[in-house]
Amino acid sequence: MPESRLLIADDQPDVLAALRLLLKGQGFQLHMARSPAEILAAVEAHEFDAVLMDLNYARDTTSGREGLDLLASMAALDATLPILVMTAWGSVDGAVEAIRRGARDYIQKPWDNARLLTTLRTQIDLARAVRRSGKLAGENERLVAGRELPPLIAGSRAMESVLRILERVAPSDASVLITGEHGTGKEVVARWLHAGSLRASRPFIAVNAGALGEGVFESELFGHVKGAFTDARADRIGCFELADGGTLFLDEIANMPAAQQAKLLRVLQTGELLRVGSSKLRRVDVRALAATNAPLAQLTAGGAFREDLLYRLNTVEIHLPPLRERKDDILRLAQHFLQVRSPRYGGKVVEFTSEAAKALQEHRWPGNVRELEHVVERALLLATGPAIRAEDLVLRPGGAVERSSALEEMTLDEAERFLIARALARTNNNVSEAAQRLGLSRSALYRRLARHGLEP
Ligand SMILES: Nc1ncnc2c1ncn2[C@@H]1O[C@H](COP(=O)(O)OP(=O)(O)OP(=O)(O)O)[C@@H](O)[C@H]1O
Repeated sequence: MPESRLLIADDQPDVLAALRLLLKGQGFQLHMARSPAEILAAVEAHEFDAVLMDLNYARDTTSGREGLDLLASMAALDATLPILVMTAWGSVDGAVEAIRRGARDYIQKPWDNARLLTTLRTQIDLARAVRRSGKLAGENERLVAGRELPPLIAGSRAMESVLRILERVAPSDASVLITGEHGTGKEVVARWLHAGSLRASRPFIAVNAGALGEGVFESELFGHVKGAFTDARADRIGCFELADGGTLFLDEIANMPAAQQAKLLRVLQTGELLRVGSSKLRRVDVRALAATNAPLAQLTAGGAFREDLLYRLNTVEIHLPPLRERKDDILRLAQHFLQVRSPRYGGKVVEFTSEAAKALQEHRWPGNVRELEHVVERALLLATGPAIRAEDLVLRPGGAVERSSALEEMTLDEAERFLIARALARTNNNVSEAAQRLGLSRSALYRRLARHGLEP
């Protein structure tokens, strides 16, 4: 592990001295700053893995304004730089405000040495993963054309080989078969493969190939012309043509019936298709990515999946290990989901207690990353203080948390808050649309938002 470059900033020399003593010999290369101006100059001149800074500087010692204003300037210089703020004991408001403005976490003075080190390391790991991801995306930035790439958090040993293959095969035109249990991130990986390819500026089209009934399969994938069947009132472009020049992600391929497999194979082999009801051959140039959570090798042995189609699809295979086999990533992912989701629930919850962290580590996660995402979101709702406690996680030994039963255990008030937050999340914070989904008027929704302390 290379040394982490850390900027520590405080206007009190004794604080800097104490930090230096603590961090020396812990794998950090330290830089110091004593004023906001020095902090900015340092961030401009060097690349850091993290900044640990006090919020109060001599000119304005109590409100923390100077430190707060600095956060925006620093984020403008480097949005991926993790900033941890130090606040005086009891001034949680300042810390919450700092986190709203982009700080990743906060440390209260006097600090607890062990917690400070863990917090720092977690944030540094997290930022490294994000930056590594960003690099891959950055290479294609001009081409990505504004499409937002979901974060791919992968700092564990078990994910190293995944990242390696991903970086290697993304730019090639190879078809990739992505395997792994439900919720392990197969679609995220598919999006990264696309973003890292020369096709990144072209469309990425995802289709659940295993869920298309006999009647719609062809029309969905290859399109149809007006009048092809009773409901075909207009021409329709299928997924293959939509993905022309880009990438087609075929999810759940193991569930495809034999007849559909044959049709898919033909188009993949020839690059030509017929819209339903048309006799005009159309050429498409599509990179196929496919995903399955079923052991395809066994299926082909049993005859349920065509071997020739499998060979077409799995020039390269990427296997995503279940979350229980990448325990090192559990907390990283949990912290990430906490950071992303917390603002929707008022932004007051900023960390996990150590018992909660332990419970997360020990759970078996049968629903993998998706389950973890749900558990964190639910815990955010149940948490009453700044930290998520073990009991807020409601982990059932071995079992996934069912959304419906989670609702059943809530009070009416909790359920209302949950459903409102959920509607906002699903509509990208569009209040009108969320109100409509909830069957409320806009003003009724605003009243409830205020009552529950939620922010759109
Ligand atoms: N490494 C990761 N970093 C961050 N978020 C992740 C990661 N892996 C998965 N997620 C998130 O977890 C959720 C499930 O991921 P995704 O849909 O890619 O899984 P999947 O394997 O395709 O699931 P399924 O088999 O059920 O279709 C998504 O919200 C995704 O953004």
